Amino acid sequence: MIEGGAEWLHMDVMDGHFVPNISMGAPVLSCVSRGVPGIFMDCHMMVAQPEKWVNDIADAGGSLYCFHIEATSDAVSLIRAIRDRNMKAGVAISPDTPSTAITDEIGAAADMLLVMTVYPGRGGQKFLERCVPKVAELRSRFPDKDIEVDGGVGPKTIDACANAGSNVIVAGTAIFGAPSPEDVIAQLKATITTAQARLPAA
Ligand SMILES: O=C(CO)[C@@H](O)[C@H](O)COP(=O)(O)O
Repeated sequence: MIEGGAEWLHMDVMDGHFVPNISMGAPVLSCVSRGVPGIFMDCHMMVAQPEKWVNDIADAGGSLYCFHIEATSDAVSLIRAIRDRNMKAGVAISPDTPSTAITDEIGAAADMLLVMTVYPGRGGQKFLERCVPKVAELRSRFPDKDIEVDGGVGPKTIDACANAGSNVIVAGTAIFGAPSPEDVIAQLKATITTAQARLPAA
């Protein structure tokens, strides 16, 4: 995990593009940042024009700005703009986008690559197994990058993600719907740690 444990928080930022009438943005992030000083906010930008929000998210305390490659025509310039605001840069792909959309140039410039295993929008969707080979393909091209998987990840699907080379897991329903969230977190972490130890050194 990038920053480890409860210090790291995945925030879904939305402008109504993926899920009509639902938006969450910088004001919420500012509250979290003030309430939990030092928290690492991994901001998943499910927005139509990711270029528009870099300054707002940086000012709100965002630590990592992860945009969808489908939503921009110049990913490398956007990564530069994110870095200029002292945030890490992430690049996300939706289920129907091939991993090759993340070119060697884009992948090398980014800090984190996010493979969505559900359609961007709502929690509680079914894990799309067919997206897993994209994780393996990205891991083979980018051995030293953080590779995040998001959507439908839990005790039943973590093995596939971990074995494909993901080292950053987003889990909502599996944790918040569990009788013992701590146990689920511990299991997900242990599975990733074990699989990472098996990977050849980057
Ligand atoms: O961004 C998304 C969905 O768009 C995810 O962050 C989900 O919200 C994770 O929830 P679960 O799939 O784990 O319930």
